[in-house]
Amino acid sequence: MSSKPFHLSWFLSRGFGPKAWHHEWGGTDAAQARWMMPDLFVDLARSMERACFDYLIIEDSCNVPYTYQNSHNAYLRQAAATPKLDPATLVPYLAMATKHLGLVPTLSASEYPPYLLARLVNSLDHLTEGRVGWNMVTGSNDGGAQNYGKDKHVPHDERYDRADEVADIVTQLWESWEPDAVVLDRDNVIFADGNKVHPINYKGQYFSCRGPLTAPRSPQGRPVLCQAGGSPRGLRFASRWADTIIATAESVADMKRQRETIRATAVEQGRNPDNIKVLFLADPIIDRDMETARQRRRDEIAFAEQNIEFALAMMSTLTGIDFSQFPLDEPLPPLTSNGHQSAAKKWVGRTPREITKQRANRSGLDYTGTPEHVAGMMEEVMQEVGGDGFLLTFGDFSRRYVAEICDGLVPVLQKRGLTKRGYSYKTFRENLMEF
Ligand SMILES: Cc1cc2nc3c(=O)[nH]c(=O)nc-3n(C[C@H](O)[C@H](O)[C@H](O)COP(=O)(O)O)c2cc1C
Repeated sequence: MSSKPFHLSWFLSRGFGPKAWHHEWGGTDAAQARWMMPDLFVDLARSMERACFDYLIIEDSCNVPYTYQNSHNAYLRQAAATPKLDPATLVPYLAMATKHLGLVPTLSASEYPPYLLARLVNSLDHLTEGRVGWNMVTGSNDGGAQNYGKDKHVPHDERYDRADEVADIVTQLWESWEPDAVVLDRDNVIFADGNKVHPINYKGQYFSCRGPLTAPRSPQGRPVLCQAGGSPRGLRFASRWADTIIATAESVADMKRQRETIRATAVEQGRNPDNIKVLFLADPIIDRDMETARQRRRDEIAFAEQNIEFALAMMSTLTGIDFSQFPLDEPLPPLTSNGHQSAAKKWVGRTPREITKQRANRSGLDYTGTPEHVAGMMEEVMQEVGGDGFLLTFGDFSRRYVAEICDGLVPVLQKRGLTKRGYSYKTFRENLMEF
């Protein structure tokens, strides 16, 4: 039996920031000093389009963290979660370099007022002719909230209650102009028909908004909604709104369970589960033979162990818990997090050192080997899980890594009929929903 095709996307871990800056193949000093220029990301987007990826998602967080050791020093020393430029500013550069690739900036529902967010994404959807999405996150640590006038973050589940309202307002605003509201009748001097443009008059518990939006409905109408919610409340939010859910899993059984839970929750909310594409993080290491690839993975794990401060600092900012307080080789006690609750839950009972090793192999599944080996593994995993694809990631990717994936691994996936060889439709949403 031939395998069902699956989707490919790319998670730009640590957002619009420096990449591979102290790693081999990271480029010249001059190129590294110009990390805030779009060049590397433009090259990535072009390569992804050559390999027919569905979308690139640009991570974001909006503070210089200080959770680890109550200081921002480790974060700045390691370029861990900082510095970062605004992901929305990168989108037009990537759009100009490509024709089909979906582009998904992260915009926090806890930071953006809904009208501003709706307007920004609608503008980007017009500018990209229907290729934009919104990664609808809710934020993770108090430092972020403190940049927006609060002492601490809103409690975890309430953040999702607020985000429900944000999503409701944003999607209503996107549809506040009927598709044929713009008449452009030059003879009778009518630009738009006022009867086809509607205030939304939204009054919720947290927000109110009159509407309509300042601009016509964009090519997708509703740009693609993307979410990653691991906790029960996060999952409910994601299943209600998202067209694509990005997930982490540590085993094939876990992937299968998560996808089934998401699909069942979507059905409970009256949605067709086939309209939610669940993509799982994977960080392949590809080389010409198995041993060379395995050695690269061993080197990466050894480096992560030596440089354990990086992992501890990242874990701290994700959860709001200072991991410098725990001995490295003792199992972690029960943890209470107002940040990424699903991550904190997974770490309980493991030692910080074990978690660091595991994070060096982020997917939990070891996608290491030749292109044939890794493609075969991806095929087997997807057959077992049932869909819908992978979200490739490597926080310190270089142009070499991009070529290994896009020009090494993907041609093998395509030859096996597992991923697409072209884009059938004009918009990101249509291409994502094709299968
Ligand atoms: C693949 C992936 C990408 C994510 N990207 C971001 C991001 O860019 N910014 C952010 O604040 N949170 C990001 N998150 C965090 C989620 O939006 C969510 O807050 C987190 O998974 C915790 O949710 P939970 O508390 O419901 O488990 C990401 C999570 C995953 C799994």
